[in-house]
Amino acid sequence: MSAVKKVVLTDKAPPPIKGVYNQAIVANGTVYCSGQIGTDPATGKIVEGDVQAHTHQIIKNLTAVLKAAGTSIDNVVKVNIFIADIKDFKAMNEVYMQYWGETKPARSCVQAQPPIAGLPVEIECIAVMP
Ligand SMILES: CC(=[NH2+])C(=O)[O-]
Repeated sequence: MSAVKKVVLTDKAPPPIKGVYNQAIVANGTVYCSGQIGTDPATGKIVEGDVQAHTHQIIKNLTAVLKAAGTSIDNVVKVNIFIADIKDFKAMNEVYMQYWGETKPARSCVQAQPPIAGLPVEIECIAVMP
């Protein structure tokens, strides 16, 4: 157990798949959130629907992890997005834009298949403490 790294774990977000990572790690006042996929923690199932349904669920999951870490979506400074099909870029952005105010985080978005076949998107982020 590291004194520098604090593990974040909440049942308000999906548990880490196969226990091979943590939902987030806090180190030196920065919160490093693992990539979230569109799993609903209430059911343990991946949400049905398109990239927009997944994006909503993912940002809800990240919001829960950030809250458990002691911060919030307003304090996100960087977002990385992995989108299976770049044709979904516009639809994903329509949902994404609903969650941040005027000062949007820095962001990267690349086309890449998330680790479970058929998943349209995975999103990770980095936040600071308030
Ligand atoms: C889903 C995820 N964050 C992973 O690393 O497999």
